[in-house]
Amino acid sequence: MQHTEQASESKQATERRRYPFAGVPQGMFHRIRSMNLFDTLTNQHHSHDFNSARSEYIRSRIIILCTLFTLFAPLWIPIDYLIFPEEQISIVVGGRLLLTLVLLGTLYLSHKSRGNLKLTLIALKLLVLSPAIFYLGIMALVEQEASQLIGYSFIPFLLMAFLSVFPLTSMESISIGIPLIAIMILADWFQGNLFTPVGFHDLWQISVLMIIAIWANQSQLHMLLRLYRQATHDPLTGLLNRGVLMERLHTLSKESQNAKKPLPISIMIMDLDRFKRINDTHGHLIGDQVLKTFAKILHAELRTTDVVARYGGEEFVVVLPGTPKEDAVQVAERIRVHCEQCWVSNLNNEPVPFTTSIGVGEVNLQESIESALQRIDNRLYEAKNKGRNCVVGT
Ligand SMILES: Nc1nc2c(ncn2[C@@H]2O[C@H](COP(=O)(O)OP(=O)(O)OP(=O)(O)O)[C@@H](O)[C@H]2O)c(=O)[nH]1
Repeated sequence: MQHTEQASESKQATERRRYPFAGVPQGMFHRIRSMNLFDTLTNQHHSHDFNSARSEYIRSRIIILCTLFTLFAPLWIPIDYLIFPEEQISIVVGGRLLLTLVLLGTLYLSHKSRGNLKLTLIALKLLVLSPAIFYLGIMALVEQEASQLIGYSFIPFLLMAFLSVFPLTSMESISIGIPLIAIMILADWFQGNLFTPVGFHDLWQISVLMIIAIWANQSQLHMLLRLYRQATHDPLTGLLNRGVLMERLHTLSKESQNAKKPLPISIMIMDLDRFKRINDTHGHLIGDQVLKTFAKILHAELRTTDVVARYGGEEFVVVLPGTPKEDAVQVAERIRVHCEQCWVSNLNNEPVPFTTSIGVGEVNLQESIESALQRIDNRLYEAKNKGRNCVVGT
């Protein structure tokens, strides 16, 4: 492999491609993305790890609220005896007992849904919508006005307010908030209040509460995303940090060991060549610029399913699940060539080229992740000894 220590020569430098935005989508889409709008709209772009962490956060709140609701649903029965006529009380009490059973089921479901966002969101819908349906049933059955029924007219507003304690995406908030408003409209219709000032007043109040709840959900989700990113990503390059990489590697290796037909897992360990010299010659700011550009090259050359991490200073590790070593060597060679063709500009606007050496290997199912990394790191060491700017896969 060609060694490029003289890469700063002007002829070679002009052949290199300036690389300011590699792999990063530009224009309006990128600007909207960087505002995190998509991240708080749906969970489509959230990682599996983040979904598990968020589901735990939501689950812990469901358990507290559901325990309170489960206790209060039957505890209200004595008050029902005071406000409902005798002929209706058995239906009301029956409804309350049914609601208590559904809430107990919700509590059970939320205990079972550890780390499972889908199940947790089902539990949340049950927690909010089952008391709302109970309220609707009561409004349909009884002749008294909601305002005369102590503790009842309050229910939809209370449920909407409780919604605000969860970190939800806009779509998740809407998928619970809209049915709650629909239930309220139906209840007003049963009460004959739909097109009256009372009905409009109810609709106005619950809509305002829903907007506040969505806002609170978004703020919590945004905060959670930020904290999660800080804990799992390298702030300079935006790549995963070493801790997350090791966790993912162990998970992937376990999955592969348990699979009937294990998929290959390849690993690339990369190190920027003579990086100290770049720092010493052009300063740490330019060194940082090289690290960021290298991260963008990795983004451009790798699949979204690959795990890309900054392992240490100028050392990076990529895990390619489902990729045999021969294919991984080709990917590594592509990355090496891509680096060779790029540069960043120093403060005098002169090109600063950089290259990388790469060790590649496949995880052997019998060995530990640590020894696989050690074996592949030895290949990187070999690449350095061969003169740098090359890939060693055997
Ligand atoms: N700018 C910058 N430099 C860093 C960062 N992290 C580590 N470094 C520097 O990276 C350099 C790594 O140098 P060495 O380990 O000697 O390796 P090298 O100069 O790349 O030489 P070879 O690996 O043998 O090609 C050190 O000077 C570190 O200070 C960082 O976040 N930013």
